[in-house]
Amino acid sequence: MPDNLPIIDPLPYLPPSSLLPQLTPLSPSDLQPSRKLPPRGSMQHEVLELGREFFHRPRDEKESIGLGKSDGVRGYQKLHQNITKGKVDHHEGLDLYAPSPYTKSTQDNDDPKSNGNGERNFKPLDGPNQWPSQPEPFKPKLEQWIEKMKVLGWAVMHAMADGLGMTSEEWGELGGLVDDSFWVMRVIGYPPLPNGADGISCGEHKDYGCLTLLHADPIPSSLQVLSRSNQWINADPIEGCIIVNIGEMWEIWTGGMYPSTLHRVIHKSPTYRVSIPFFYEPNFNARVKLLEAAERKAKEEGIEVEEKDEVVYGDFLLGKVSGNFKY
Ligand SMILES: O=C(O)CCC(=O)C(=O)O
Ligand SMILES: [Fe+2]
Repeated sequence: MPDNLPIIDPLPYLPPSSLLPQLTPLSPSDLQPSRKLPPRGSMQHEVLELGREFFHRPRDEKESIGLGKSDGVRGYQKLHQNITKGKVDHHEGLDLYAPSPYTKSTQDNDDPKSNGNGERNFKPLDGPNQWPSQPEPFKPKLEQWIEKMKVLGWAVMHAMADGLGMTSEEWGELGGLVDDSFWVMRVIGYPPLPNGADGISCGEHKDYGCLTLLHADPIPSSLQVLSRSNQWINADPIEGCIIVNIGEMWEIWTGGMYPSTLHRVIHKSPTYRVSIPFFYEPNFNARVKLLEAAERKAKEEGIEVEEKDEVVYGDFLLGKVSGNFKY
């Protein structure tokens, strides 16, 4: 397996007119890692700029939508509040989730109920999203981005199902586990690591769900992924492309044939970096276990698979998010 990252064209799997009018089409002649910014006025450019503007807002304003004001996972995290494997990360961020899996009505309630003493008032994942009020276009533009990423997530799932040789019935079943995706979108801001620091901006980890669709500033040598031959290689943004990480649910579905990619961020260049990972995840109640199609494919290709324990995605996620932040 070569140590470079494959580039896949999802167009055959996209419903006509869903994505192309607003996203810059792939230009195969220009698929080189680049420092070029997405074209001004494009949606890719706007969402990154809105993220940057938000992170440059006054600290009090950002902290007024801190995680503690909702369910402990939705909202703003200040620098060093995020923890990966027990170590503090060097970034700030804003996390937004699909509507509450318990009571969809609490979602986007502009007046989250307070118990008056500043304590969290919602069980995990049950609170409202906390959208910044400034910059004003932030919410409508990022909501459009979420819709685009949901379409792209579905298309990549479909392409992967075809890649596994699934029958249409099997794809119907798999599709039924992701058709009400309990998605997460993070807008992350990375100040450069302090000079001479031996630090990490975001510690090595696997993403939890199906697929991460990452859009980031075109800054090379920041995001790194561990290749099959155990080398950290750069996953530099390519203009017109979205970086896709495989999450832990695919590792379970394929018995390890499609491993979830370990990745990390070391951001040393002097500019402030914005990234927007969109986590296209299974439905909250989806039961995830080894797929027969993956077993067949592995057998055909002489690959050994290891059946992992079945998980219910929502329970798996709750176990993960509880250790992510320092309050
Ligand atoms: O900022 C990036 O490039 C990656 C962020 C990431 O891996 C994550 O939020 O899970
Ligand atoms: Fe990640």
